[in-house]
Amino acid sequence: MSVGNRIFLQRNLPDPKIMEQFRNLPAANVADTMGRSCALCSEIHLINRPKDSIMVGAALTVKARPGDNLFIHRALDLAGENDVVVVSNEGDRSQSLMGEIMAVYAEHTRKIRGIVLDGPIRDVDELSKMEHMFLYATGSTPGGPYKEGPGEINVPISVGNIAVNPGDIVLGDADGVIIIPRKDADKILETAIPFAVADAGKVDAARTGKANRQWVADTLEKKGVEIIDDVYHG
Ligand SMILES: O=C([O-])CC(=O)C(=O)O
Repeated sequence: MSVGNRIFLQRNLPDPKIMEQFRNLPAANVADTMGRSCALCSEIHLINRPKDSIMVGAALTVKARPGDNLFIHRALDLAGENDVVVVSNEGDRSQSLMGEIMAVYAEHTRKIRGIVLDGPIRDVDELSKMEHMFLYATGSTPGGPYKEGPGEINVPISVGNIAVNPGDIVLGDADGVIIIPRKDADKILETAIPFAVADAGKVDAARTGKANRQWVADTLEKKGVEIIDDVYHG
């Protein structure tokens, strides 16, 4: 077996019924129920404004050689409408990993739900107009990718400081992307649904003047913060 240079065609996939239920949950709400430690770094941001507001799919992982997209090209041939292709690129920002040809193929021929790149893209003007597929990337550069490999598909990777396993649930919206471990997804859902309802209630209270702010004073007091009713004398 060629570790570092191999493609697994199979993944353990999440339960479609569980995936479906994440479709109405903002990523921020779910992240708050996961210890707030499941979100990819903020550099990886949404490039376009798809018609849907929430992306949910099963991770098809790609471990790309930095600045090289040979294995990403292959991943696009393997992914489908319930998949999000998630690409690790070891932090390289020098070469774009994808442009209009690949993105149009992914969106229109393969109907892939989303692509999350730990690196830049090119043809950003066109890609930002895509309506169906979600595209996350770190920025843009005209410099194109190499096509040499090596690389891996459907192995555990690290993207934006977060571990991603093939078949994990990838949840994204305008805020960014979180990774929901496949095996914990049902438990996370149980907590996230009532959390989202409570959060919506807090927004409503904030709008209608009914917000309860007592917790701020209570927390500051608990932390021993000195409250001084005077100006700062420098
Ligand atoms: O060179 C590549 O493989 C990427 C590219 O520019 C495109 O997809 O348009």
